[in-house]
Amino acid sequence: MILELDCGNSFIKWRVLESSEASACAEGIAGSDASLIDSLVALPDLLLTRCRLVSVRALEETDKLVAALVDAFGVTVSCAGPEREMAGVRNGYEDFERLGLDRWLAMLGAFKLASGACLVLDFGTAATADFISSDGEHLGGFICPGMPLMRNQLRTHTRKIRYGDAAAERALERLSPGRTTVEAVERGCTLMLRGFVLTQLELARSYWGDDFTVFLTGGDAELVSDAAPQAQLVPDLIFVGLAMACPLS
Ligand SMILES: Nc1ncnc2c1ncn2[C@@H]1O[C@H](COP(=O)(O)OP(=O)(O)O)[C@@H](O)[C@H]1O
Ligand SMILES: CC(C)(COP(=O)(O)O)[C@@H](O)C(=O)NCCC(=O)O
Ligand SMILES: [K+]
Repeated sequence: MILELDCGNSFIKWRVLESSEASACAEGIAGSDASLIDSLVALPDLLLTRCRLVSVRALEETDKLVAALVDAFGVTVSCAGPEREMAGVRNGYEDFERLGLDRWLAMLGAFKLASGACLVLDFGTAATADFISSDGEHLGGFICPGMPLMRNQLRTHTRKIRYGDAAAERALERLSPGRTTVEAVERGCTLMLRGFVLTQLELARSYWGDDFTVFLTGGDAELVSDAAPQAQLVPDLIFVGLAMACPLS
């Protein structure tokens, strides 16, 4: 069995595959290394042989997680690393090693699925956009605060914006102007992200007309999907790229 991990700034997304070609037989989201290991240990009949992961965390943090996995399961762990070029996609950063590895893998996955120009939008801790032309050239991208960062900045830097998770979830049932603080903030931040989506779509259209595929991924992708009805919602896009970057043969 293969363990796949996508270590973002907020959460570790994980899944277990029977083999490289199979679909996931278990999956989840963990808030810490310890809770990841607890969830895995709780799986019946888990027999991990390999693990591949991508991390945007600090090297020491990633190393600590790898050591914990080796310790708990005795697996060999391969980590996706930066590349100038792979699977027909050319990294467009001036310094290719600085491009976030989650963005890179999502791009590899998107270009494979689209076989043409694509716009990749990822809504995690940060919101990111990346542009890949039909010949695989990465034109670059944009990074801005995602939903968790926007709401936390408001909570941290104001005196009177305080509310709980349950109220936040209820507030997003509609997007009409808010009549409570929680509604005003949650809906306001959601509209900011939708505005981001619309701007990226406009730019993509200016490059490629209508001849491009839009991919939405990340934990908050569904919040913005109305703004891009033509987009493909692919929650596991990073895992598609991870399998390409870390083949297990
Ligand atoms: N089932 C879920 N568990 C945890 N977070 C979720 C879930 N569904 C949506 N989210 C939201 O996804 C966001 C985090 O997205 P994610 O892609 O995991 O970020 P990152 O890769 O930066 O860790 C948070 O705003 C969180 O509220
Ligand atoms: C932009 C990101 C913070 C997004 O991380 P995430 O929201 O997925 O946790 C991450 O891809 C990153 O740390 N990138 C390095 C900087 C860059 O891509 O330019
Ligand atoms: K991510």
